[in-house]
Amino acid sequence: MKPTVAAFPAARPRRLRATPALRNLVRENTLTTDDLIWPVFVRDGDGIEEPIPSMPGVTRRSIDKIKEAAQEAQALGIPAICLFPYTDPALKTEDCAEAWSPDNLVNRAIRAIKSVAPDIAVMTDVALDPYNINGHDGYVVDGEIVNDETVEALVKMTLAQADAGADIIGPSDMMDGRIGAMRRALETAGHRNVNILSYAAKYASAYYGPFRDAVGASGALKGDKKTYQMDPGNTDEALRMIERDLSEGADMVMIKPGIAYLDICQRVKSTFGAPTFAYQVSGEYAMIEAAAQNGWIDGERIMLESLMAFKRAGCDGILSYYAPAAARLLNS
Ligand SMILES: NCc1[nH]cc(CCC(=O)O)c1CC(=O)O
Repeated sequence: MKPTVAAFPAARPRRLRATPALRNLVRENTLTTDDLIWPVFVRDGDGIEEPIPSMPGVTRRSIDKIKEAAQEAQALGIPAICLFPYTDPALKTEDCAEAWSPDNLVNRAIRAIKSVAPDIAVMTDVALDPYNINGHDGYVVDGEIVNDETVEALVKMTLAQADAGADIIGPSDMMDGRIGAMRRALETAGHRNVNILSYAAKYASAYYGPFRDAVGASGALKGDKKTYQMDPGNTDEALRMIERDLSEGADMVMIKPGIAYLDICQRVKSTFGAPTFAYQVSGEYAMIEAAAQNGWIDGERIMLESLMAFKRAGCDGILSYYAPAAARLLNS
C-alpha cells in the first residue's frame, strides 16, 4: 500500500492531530485490557506477598493471595493470568519430578484460581528451570542439555497442568519437537480444548535477569541457555520456529523478549497471520521502573506507549507485569 499525500498546503497532516477527538477518530491501533496477559509469581505459605527487589511493584504471592490477584484481574477484565512458581530449593532435583506433581505449587494455584475466578483463562509455563538443580530448562547430561529426554518430562508436566485445569499451556523451553509431542499427548488424554501458546521465537537474552531472581533460578543457573534459546542476531530463524510450532499444533505463538524484538513481531504477524503475542519481560519492566523511580521518565506514559508499540507491530496481545496497572488506566 502506497499512501497518497497531496502537496502542501492541500495537505496539512497536522489538521488530523488538532484535537483529541480527531486523533481518536483516526488512530490506527488501540490498546485495551483485552490485550493483556498478567504473569504472576507463586510461592508457598499463607498470607504472603513478598517483594522482588529487581522488579519493584511485583511480588511472589502465596496461593491465597494469588486467588485475590485472580479475582482482581477478573474484575478488571484481564482475560488471562500466567503462573510461574518460586520453588522451595529443597524440592529441586536432578529428575525435576516436582514439575509434574499434581500437587505442586502451580497445579494447586490453577485449581485455586478456578474456584474463585472461573472466567479468567489460566496460562502456565512449561520448562524445567524452576525445578532443576542446575537452573536449566532441560535435563543436563554430561554438560549437554539433552532434547528428547527433556521433551518426555515436559509432556508429563503439560498433562499435569491440563489435568489441574489450565486453559493455555505455555512451553518456554525451546526444545525441538515439544509442541507436537504435547499436542499428541493432550489429544490422547482427551484435553481437546487446551490451547498451546508456544514461546516459539525465544531469544537467549540478558533481559530475563530479574525473572531468574523472581523464580529463584539465578543462583542455580550454571552457564547460559544459548544451546537452546535463539541467537539475538537472527530473524529468518524466528520465522522457521514459528512455522514449525504452528505446524506441530500451537494455537498461538509468542516472541520474547518484546520491545527489542518488534521487527520479529511485525514479520511474524504479516507472514503467518496467527494469534501473535509478545512478552514484555522482566528486564524491560525493571528498566522502565528504575528510570521512573529516578524521575528520569514518566513511568505511566512509557508503560502505555511501550504496550501500544506491540499492537502497532501487529501483536494480538502482550504478557506484561504491567497488566493490572495498565488495565486500571485503560478502564478509567
Ligand atoms: N523458561 C523459563 C522462563 N519463562 C519465562 C522466562 C522469562 C520471563 C521474564 O524475564 O519476564 C523464563 C526465563 C528464562 O528462559 O531463563
